[in-house]
Amino acid sequence: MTLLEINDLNKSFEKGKEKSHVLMDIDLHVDRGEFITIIGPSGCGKSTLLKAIAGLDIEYSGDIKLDGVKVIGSSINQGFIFQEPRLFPWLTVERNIAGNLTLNNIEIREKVDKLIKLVRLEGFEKAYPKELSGGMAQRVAIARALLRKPKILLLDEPFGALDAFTRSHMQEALLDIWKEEKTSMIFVTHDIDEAVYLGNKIIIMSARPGTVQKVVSIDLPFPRNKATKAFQEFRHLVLGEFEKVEELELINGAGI
Ligand SMILES: Nc1ncnc2c1ncn2[C@@H]1O[C@H](COP(=O)(O)OP(=O)(O)OP(=O)(O)O)[C@@H](O)[C@H]1O
Repeated sequence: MTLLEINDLNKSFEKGKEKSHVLMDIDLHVDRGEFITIIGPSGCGKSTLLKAIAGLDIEYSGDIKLDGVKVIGSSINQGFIFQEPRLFPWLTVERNIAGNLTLNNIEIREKVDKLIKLVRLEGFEKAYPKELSGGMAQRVAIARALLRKPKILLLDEPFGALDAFTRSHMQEALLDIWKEEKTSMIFVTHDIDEAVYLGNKIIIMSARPGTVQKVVSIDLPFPRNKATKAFQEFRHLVLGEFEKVEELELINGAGI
């Protein structure tokens, strides 16, 4: 069943008399519970697309509907995770997750405790952001977004700043969360391995203006193993599509 429907999305930025066409004729359908990954060259409009879905930017032509309702601004239906966790440094882990909701409310307390368990931060409830590693801080941000029970979680290169080891753990943790919460996900990455490891479907974008070049369904069961032949075959398929995308040189060395 369709959760997100994007029809004929076009987006331009204007700077003085100059107009740059950033997204062109984007059509995208996401089913409930899907895990979509988006890859594409730097500057092809991945973040712009994600912000439009989040309702953080509504200056575009075309239509975005979430659960049948036109997106006209940001709401609790769309959770957003940035590359950096954006926590409040003066609040503890549990208070960062609760945000403007009070932990004195038993229901909120229970939900926060459950999420702390889910993102494996038990014992760190009272810790402050400066006491956390990058991966832990990003897990706090994910828990904070999940508390609002979003219909879709939008993740803009959330593990881009993490070392390879932490990144791999975070991928596992996110898949556990997806399995448990069944939240639909749209995950932007530069890394083909990450896109194939996490996604049911990979959206490959090309640049100038940003368009959907190809949608590849990854028909591999979870948990996936990056060392298997089947995984490597999908990786090569996606890489092959990438080679058709202009400006391949821009993404060389960025995780491929
Ligand atoms: N607020 C803005 N004003 C003007 N131009 C913008 C603005 N935001 C983005 N752009 C331009 O739109 C294009 C797409 O940017 P966007 O950040 O969406 O790309 P991206 O694919 O996410 O890039 P990256 O992979 O490097 O993060 C770029 O050329 C960028 O310079």
